[in-house]
Amino acid sequence: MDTILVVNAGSSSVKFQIFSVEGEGDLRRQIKGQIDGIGSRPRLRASGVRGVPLAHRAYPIESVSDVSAAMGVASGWLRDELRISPMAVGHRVVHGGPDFVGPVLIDHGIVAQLERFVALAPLHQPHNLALVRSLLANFPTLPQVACFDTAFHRTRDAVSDHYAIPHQLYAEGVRRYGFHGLSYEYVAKTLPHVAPEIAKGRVIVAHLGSGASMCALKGGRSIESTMGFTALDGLPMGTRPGQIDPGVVLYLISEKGMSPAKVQDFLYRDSGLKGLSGVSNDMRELEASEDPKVKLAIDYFVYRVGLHAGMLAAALQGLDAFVFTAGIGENSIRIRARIVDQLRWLGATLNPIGNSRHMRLISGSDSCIPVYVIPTDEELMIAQHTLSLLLERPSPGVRHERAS
Ligand SMILES: Nc1ncnc2c1ncn2[C@@H]1O[C@H](COP(=O)(O)OP(=O)(O)O)[C@@H](O)[C@H]1O
Ligand SMILES: CC(=O)OP(=O)(O)O
Ligand SMILES: [Mg+2]
Repeated sequence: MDTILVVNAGSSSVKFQIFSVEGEGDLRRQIKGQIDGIGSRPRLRASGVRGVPLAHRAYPIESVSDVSAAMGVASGWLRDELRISPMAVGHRVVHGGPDFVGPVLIDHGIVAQLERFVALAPLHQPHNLALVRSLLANFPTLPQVACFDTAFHRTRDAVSDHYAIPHQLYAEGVRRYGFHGLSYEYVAKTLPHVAPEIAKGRVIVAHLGSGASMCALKGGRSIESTMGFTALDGLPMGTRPGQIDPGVVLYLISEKGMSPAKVQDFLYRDSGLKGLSGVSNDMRELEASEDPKVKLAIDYFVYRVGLHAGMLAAALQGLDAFVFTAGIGENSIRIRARIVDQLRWLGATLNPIGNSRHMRLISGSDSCIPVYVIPTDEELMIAQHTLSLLLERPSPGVRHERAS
């Protein structure tokens, strides 16, 4: 059976899926798995066709202390226990810079070009490329495809992707990129199946995970999003602060004597929900805590999501729907309820029962805007792009019936 392996290294998780290629090039999901809770409670969970459990293992935090260790555990399990040998591998590569506007077949030259963006995505790009290099070395004939978080946002207008700095820097690539593009692409391609009446309208998608951002879709196209030059900007996240006055960075360097490397670590690993709560980066642990600092961290998260939703509604000049996705967006009943409450000025109301049951539509019958929960599937997007590139054909829309 021809299979495609897809690897998605996030900031607190490593997700992987294996798809078989059937018939005229249809994808059928065979295995779906992830190691999540990296840095808090590492767990490997995997299931087979029709959700049959294949693995559910907890690991000591010290044995899966970072994404690199998690990738080692996941690839070891796939290689040694499942003995998979895919015909191709699709990778999520977080930063494609100004030049990569779509999926690309990887070779050493592409890797060298992508190395240039490690400094712009230090939490992700090194792990994305480490696996690529390892496979290039050990399986030089194995086709590998890079699919970029940034590509989906490359359709935006100039006014949306500039900073107010001299053009020379823009020309060098200092611009607002936007991330989670594979997730937003999946949601944009899913909306015609889920909510055809608003699929081409003005939609805000909230990808709330350990990495968190929001995107304004108009006609299924990204016109604005909260992350920028790097995945530090915008919303507060598990370990990242989101939008922060650059004067704070200057203060840390000039008044606190921190080196650029220390500041980078501080902003990528020790800020956000973790920094503000002093307890955890993981919303599950925060929701279980009574600590007053945790309450502030959650209040701050909800408040800033509401503020950025207002900004994106302004970019859209109105709003036809709001969509939750990713770890917190798909799973946290309380956070969704609090964020919908922040959108009441837009006429949004919640159906508490639908929310508590994680239904697809969670807004009230009197809501001016429908509020959806659409589980994302970055890995399916990557598999489709990978197959399309291998077959040299345009990437299709999301076909739900095939990927079981
Ligand atoms: N049941 C849940 N309730 C609340 N938050 C959850 C739940 N499950 C996952 N999360 C949150 O989702 C985050 C992971 O989001 P996800 O998008 O899967 O990962 P990543 O950001 O690493 O790509 C976790 O850090 C956790 O805070
Ligand atoms: C770009 C980003 O923050 O990705 P993730 O949410 O997977 O950490
Ligand atoms: Mg992610």
